[in-house]
Amino acid sequence: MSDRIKIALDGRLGNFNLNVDLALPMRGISALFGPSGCGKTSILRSVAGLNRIPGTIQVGGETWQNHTVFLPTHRRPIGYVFQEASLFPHLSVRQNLLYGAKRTRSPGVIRFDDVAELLGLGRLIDRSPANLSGGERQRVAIGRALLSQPSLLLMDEPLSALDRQAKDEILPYFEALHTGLKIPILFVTHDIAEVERLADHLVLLREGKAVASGPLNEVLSAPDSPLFARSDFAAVLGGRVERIDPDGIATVQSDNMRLLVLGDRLQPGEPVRVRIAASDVSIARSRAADSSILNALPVRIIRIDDIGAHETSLLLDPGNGTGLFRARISRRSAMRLALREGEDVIAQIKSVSIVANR
Ligand SMILES: Nc1ncnc2c1ncn2[C@@H]1O[C@H](COP(=O)(O)OP(=O)(O)OP(=O)(O)O)[C@@H](O)[C@H]1O
Repeated sequence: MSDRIKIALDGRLGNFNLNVDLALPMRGISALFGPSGCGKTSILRSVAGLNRIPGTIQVGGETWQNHTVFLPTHRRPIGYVFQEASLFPHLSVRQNLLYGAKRTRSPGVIRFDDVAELLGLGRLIDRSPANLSGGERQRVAIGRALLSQPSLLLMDEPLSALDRQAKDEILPYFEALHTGLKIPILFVTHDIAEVERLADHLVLLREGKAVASGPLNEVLSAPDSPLFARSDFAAVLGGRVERIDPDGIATVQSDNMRLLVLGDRLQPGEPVRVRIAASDVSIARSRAADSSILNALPVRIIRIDDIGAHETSLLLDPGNGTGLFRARISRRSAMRLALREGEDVIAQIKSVSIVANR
């Protein structure tokens, strides 16, 4: 059985041309990211069988669409979660969840109690949707989608209708879904913070085409990534907490570097995801003996890109070509230090944050 989701589409929707050939993993969260109108929703709707664009769609070795086959939506084992949860107002949370379970003919691998626990629904189970917050309603909608026993969960901007606080509340449940369930998720978003926190695999879309597709940091920090010019650009690396010192500083081992972070709420051995914002990284020719900066790492400059007239982005390699991150410095600083590609320098990282525990 194939361990891939293949989405190869080439055709038009009105005046819009969609032309993608994606191979996505059958596990974890794959984010479809790009500006409004680039085709994110059109891809999701095609996977659901709601758009009919010529091409091939295969999920885990099963063909949902090719030149002879086109499974109707009700025969595709998907769960679909939209921006706004559309729950049945006259049914309780439990009945809404069970509605998802009733609609499936496949044997239940995903159990009601597990879903309720994973999404923290126990306390809400007898309530009416009218008495739930936006984030709670969205959790119920996800639970309902899961109980239909999908092989693939499609989520179209499921967080965008929530305010900051509701988003912060619901994000840990998404992380729990990620670790607690084996179902792959296709996740549409135009919020880079959601990508940093949730995505394992990232597809960058522009005008109906995929400009990059791959593991999260490989795409974020690819030398030709179009993202580096963003003022909020950050690298996101997987790591593991090695130890926590009595003063609260944790050592995180990531790829080939050790990073020091504030370790509140971390446990030794725990997997984490760390974020290094390019604007928090500065460059020195030698290690400063009298600096407050905890993370000063030897790196090689592998690429220098100008951003506008006054700033420069440096792509930095801390070792053997993995765990790349960037520094964003002024053009004046780059000139003063006479920085060149291929040179070894010290990267001073003012702050490293933990974006997710996994
Ligand atoms: N059924 C359709 N008929 C004609 N044009 C369509 C159809 N569906 C989508 N489009 C057009 O295709 C383009 C891509 O739309 P899509 O909704 O996939 O973008 P998106 O990346 O999801 O955008 P957003 O982030 O704003 O939701 C848009 O220009 C849209 O108007």
